[in-house]
Amino acid sequence: MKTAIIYYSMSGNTTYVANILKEQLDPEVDLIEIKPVKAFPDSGFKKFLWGGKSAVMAQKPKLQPYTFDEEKYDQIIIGFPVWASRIAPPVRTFVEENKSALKSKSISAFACQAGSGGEKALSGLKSLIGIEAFKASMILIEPKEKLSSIYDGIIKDFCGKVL
Ligand SMILES: Cc1cc2nc3c(=O)[nH]c(=O)nc-3n(C[C@H](O)[C@H](O)[C@H](O)COP(=O)(O)O)c2cc1C
Repeated sequence: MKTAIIYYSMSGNTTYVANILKEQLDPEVDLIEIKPVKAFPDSGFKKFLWGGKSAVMAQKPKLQPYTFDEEKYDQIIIGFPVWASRIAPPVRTFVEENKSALKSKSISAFACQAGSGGEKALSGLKSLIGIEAFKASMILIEPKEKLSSIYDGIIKDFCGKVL
């Protein structure tokens, strides 16, 4: 089964998990990182204000060109940081741009967060795509900063459901 991991990451946590998943699932898995044309501020006061406002307003920032050859994949894993208990806006853009393709695939998702909001964000992502359930889902708290062994079990379980 050919899989793509599509993700956005501002400060590296989601990238970190995407790479672990690629390693554990199959090195043939494609990693597709999406990035907004105009980067969100990633430090200081503006970081939370601008990103949070954009997430609450359900904005869809324009993305840098990416390659997503939908025909190639049977299943998709979407990874994102939780912003204001929602999906980070670049993921919203990607989903809106590829909704019909995504609806026909098996979808899994993971969220990185600092504390809470992941469940709400995952549920919002399901509604946005228009699916009843994810094949697998997981929420991780600042995984890049933790000893990776803390998440061994949850990641193994996620990979087991995806495969
Ligand atoms: C604009 C903004 C809003 C955030 N909102 C939340 C939130 O509602 N709940 C939470 O637990 N963490 C929140 N965070 C923290 C991130 O979800 C967390 O640091 C995540 O691991 C970052 O992933 P990344 O390193 O891939 O960007 C927010 C971060 C930013 C920048």
